[in-house]
Amino acid sequence: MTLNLIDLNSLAGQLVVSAQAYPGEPMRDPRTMAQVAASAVVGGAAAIRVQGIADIQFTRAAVEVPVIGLWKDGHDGVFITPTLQHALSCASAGAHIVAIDGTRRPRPDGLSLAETIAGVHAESNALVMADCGSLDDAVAAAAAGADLIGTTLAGYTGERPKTDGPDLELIAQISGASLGRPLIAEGRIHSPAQARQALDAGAFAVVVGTAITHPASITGWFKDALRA
Ligand SMILES: CC(=O)N[C@H](C=O)[C@@H](O)[C@H](O)[C@H](O)COP(=O)(O)O
Repeated sequence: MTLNLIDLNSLAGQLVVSAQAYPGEPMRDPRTMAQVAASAVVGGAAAIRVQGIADIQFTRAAVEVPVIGLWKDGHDGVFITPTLQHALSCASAGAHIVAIDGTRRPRPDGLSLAETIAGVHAESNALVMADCGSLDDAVAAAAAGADLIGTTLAGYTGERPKTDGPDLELIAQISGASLGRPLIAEGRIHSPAQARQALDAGAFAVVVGTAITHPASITGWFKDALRA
């Protein structure tokens, strides 16, 4: 068991930066992601979110702030840290917080969300962030023992529309439900103004990924804007 204890209060009102490169992309290298993560910390990120065991290990070595780790396996259905074994691997790699699929969908290992979270708590010191796609997910995840609730999967599970920017309505709904867990706004926060709106809608902290750490997407946004 590793000592991975963090103070969640350090994240209150703060920016978390997600550094992820996708399979086949030029930046898909744990050293690169750790350097991107360290650069984000220089800019003020209070925590980092990274994908993959090696990325978690390299990022832990590169930054002093808390690391949210996940393991994406596939890209359909339940793919964000889908099983307890994936979650425990993230914790062993050094994740202070393990982000897992926090939806109500069946999980590939047949465990319930509550059993998965209990397994992480029993076998590691990591906290669990439940990546949710709806208010019903968030309510269920809180009841299942999640330490943090994320809106990560809003717009990706069919329960919510895929809004252009953050799903502020969902953030307000979950915040209003007073679930007693820090609410992390994540997903399509593409500008500082939207990050502010997410906090104002009731989020405890805000995760920004693509708009800070994915040059291919950002370049595409600019290129599109130049089209006649
Ligand atoms: C749905 C899904 O697979 N989300 C992933 C979760 O880790 C990442 O691909 C996102 O980049 C991350 O959630 C941050 O969101 P955005 O990049 O929109 O700021």
